[in-house]
Amino acid sequence: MEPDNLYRLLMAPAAATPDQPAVVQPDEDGVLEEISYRALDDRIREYATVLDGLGLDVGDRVVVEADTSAAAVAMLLACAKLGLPFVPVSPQTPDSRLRTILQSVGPALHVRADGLADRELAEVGGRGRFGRDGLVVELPPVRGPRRRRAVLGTDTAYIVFTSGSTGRPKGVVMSHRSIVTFLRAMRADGLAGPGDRVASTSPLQFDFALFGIGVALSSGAALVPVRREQLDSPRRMVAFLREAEVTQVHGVPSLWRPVLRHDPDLLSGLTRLRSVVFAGEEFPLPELRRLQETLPAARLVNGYGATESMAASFTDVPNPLPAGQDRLSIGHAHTGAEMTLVDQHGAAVTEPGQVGEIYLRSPALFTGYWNDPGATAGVLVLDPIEPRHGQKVLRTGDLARLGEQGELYFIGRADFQVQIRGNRVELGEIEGTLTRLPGVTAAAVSLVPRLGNHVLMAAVVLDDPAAGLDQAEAIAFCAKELPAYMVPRSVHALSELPLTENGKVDRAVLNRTLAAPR
Ligand SMILES: Nc1ncnc2c1ncn2[C@@H]1O[C@H](COS(=O)(=O)NC(=O)C[C@H](N)c2cccc(Br)c2)[C@@H](O)[C@H]1O
Repeated sequence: MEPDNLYRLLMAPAAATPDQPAVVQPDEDGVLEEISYRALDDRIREYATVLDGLGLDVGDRVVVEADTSAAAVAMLLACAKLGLPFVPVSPQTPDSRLRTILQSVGPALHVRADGLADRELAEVGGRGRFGRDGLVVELPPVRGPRRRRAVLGTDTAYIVFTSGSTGRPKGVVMSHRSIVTFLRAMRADGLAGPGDRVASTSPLQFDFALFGIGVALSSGAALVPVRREQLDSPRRMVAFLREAEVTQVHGVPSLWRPVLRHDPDLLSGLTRLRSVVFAGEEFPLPELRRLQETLPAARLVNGYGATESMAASFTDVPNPLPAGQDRLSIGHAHTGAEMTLVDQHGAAVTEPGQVGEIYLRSPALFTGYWNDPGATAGVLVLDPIEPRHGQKVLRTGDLARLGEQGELYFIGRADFQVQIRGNRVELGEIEGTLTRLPGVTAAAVSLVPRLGNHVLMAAVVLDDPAAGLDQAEAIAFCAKELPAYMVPRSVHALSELPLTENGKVDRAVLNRTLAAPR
């Protein structure tokens, strides 16, 4: 029995269905081409031969700078085959952040996809370029002693750096065994299957992109990478999804905002689209309802989870979404995992309606944060309910409410819980209320420091920007729906919410925008 390995799992279809498409993408002339599992495996072996010749040791890191593409997938899996942990970064990553990652991870090699603009970077390890004509090593890595030959399931498959929303970025270390166990659970849950064409829209440094690669290839489906420039215009995005005959789209909620606001009817042209998987943050309900209306035949799946376990649960959105429902269910954990709620006294939450922090029990948890045992100890903790087993569970930092059948409803980040005049305030609850205001399509609330105090300030995105926002009416609406201490001091209409590189609301930029004098 061979040890778990991401390369072996994802290239299993190359043996069974070698001529099936593994990746569908435009060629250099923009014409859609299908790269078969056999062709992809050949590319992987070609890259692996060059990597092997460099004398790298199992565990030596390779930073892979690329957008998602057949070549990038081949590079990731060539590294996985040789037991070289890959560290995916996007070409859009600013030099400063890339420098931080390179300093932290000390890669043996930094390889960049062909065609990327040069960067001003100090030499850190070897350097190479890869693409259609193979892997070209521009600066060979320093050769160290080759201690190890066997790649074990517990060896590191990849290290993904979080956006470091709270302080400096942390490297999430994921083993082959964890990611393989997780992807086998996805296959058991039938998220995708042979014949599916799975569109991936997230940057490669976001594990949502690795999720798309893993789910597509471990299911014998085809991966359809969607380039950033195709996402900027609703028309281009829909035209591409249609031409590539995509059956499943993966993306953060903000992916859908432009087409829902400017051209929702375009979506009716996606006759092959059977499912949409969204993850990363809450999907504003008015937009989710509109997506449901425009894609009536599609299964909408709310994917919840953190990079530290890749994901935790996949829950179908009820169709239609009940009018009164103001929170989306994140259901139950995926096959082989379990989410439990723990209250602030460390006791299990068993009463429906009660809120607790989500703890995840799973065989697919991450190994730890790269070179940061302190941060690791804060999230891989003894099961608070029964610590005597010594089993480590993931403390997610997320709060959820227990439903009647044990399903969970996401409430928010525990560190987004703010205290206002001694009351616990859920920013997400205020945002949910604001999205119920007619004409509002999305909302984000911040606690902004003001004159030595803190005030609640809200930003909303309007359906029709020209309609303008009646601030007094918005505040009055909140005053009717919320306790006084949760009513925002001001509500500002923005043309769009600031987003992070991964497409989530950028809370730091939002704070600065709202705090700036009007
Ligand atoms: N569906 C939700 N509703 C609400 N809040 C969500 C949801 N999904 C996340 N989050 C939040 O994002 C945090 C985590 O951020 S993360 O580490 O960058 N990972 C991610 O965002 C993506 C995550 N790895 C992932 C990747 C692939 C598939 C799936 Br399915 C999920 C969670 O702890 C939550 O706070």
